[in-house]
Amino acid sequence: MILKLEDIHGYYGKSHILQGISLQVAQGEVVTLLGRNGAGKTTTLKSIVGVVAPTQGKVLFQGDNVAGLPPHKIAARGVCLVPEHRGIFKLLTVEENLTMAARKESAWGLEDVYKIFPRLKERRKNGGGQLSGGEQQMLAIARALMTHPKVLMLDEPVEGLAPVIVDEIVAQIKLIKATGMSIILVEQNLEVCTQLADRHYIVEQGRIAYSGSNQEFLADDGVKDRYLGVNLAA
Ligand SMILES: Nc1ncnc2c1ncn2[C@@H]1O[C@H](COP(=O)(O)OP(=O)(O)OP(=O)(O)O)[C@@H](O)[C@H]1O
Repeated sequence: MILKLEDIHGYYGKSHILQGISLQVAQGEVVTLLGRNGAGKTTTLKSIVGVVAPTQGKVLFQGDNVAGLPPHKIAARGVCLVPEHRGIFKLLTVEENLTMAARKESAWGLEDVYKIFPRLKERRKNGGGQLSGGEQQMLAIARALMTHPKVLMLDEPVEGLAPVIVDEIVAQIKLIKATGMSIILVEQNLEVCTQLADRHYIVEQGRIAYSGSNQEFLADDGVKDRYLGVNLAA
């Protein structure tokens, strides 16, 4: 297992948000965190990168407990979160955004990311602020790759995007997966999740309420009703 969470607890002030999250990600695996709004999915990702320091439990990355380390130390080990609001530099060009993020030891160079994101190559001289929402999302993922992650975490990467752009980003995430990247995906779009993932976890009130393989999940309509409040038959 490249990443393993054991009984993680986390608070915002006095609110006990994460109430014992345990999950694991194997090398090269894509797992999702599903669940209703406010269930604790984003907070789980933040607890992995150290932005919300766990008060209890372990975050084992390649066997080392990184819980309690400052975020920059965890990032330097190769755990990378692409946050929901993208955080790209609007006044820098696409290429400047990418080269800024590059690390010397990275296996990912500009041409490697341009191969996955040809639109970014076309727009490399444009400012980050001139990109469409979908292109900004692509740039955020591409920038994360330039940091040489070993685990990539994507928080709602297709939220608010048009279906054709969603398809494009799904295809790009598949290409990234094909390189052997381990990925945790938080996403409300179930179709996207089931196209990409090997396994799913459902988070409910700060706990893991369900886990199963993609096949198990697809075959179990009850689970979607119970935990997600969706009716796939509709
Ligand atoms: N910065 C914060 N300060 C205080 N409470 C917060 C903060 N961020 C989130 N929360 C609360 O923590 C709980 C879990 O939020 P979290 O963002 O992890 O949920 P989520 O499952 O990712 O759902 P969403 O899809 O709505 O982001 C919610 O009740 C939320 O209101």
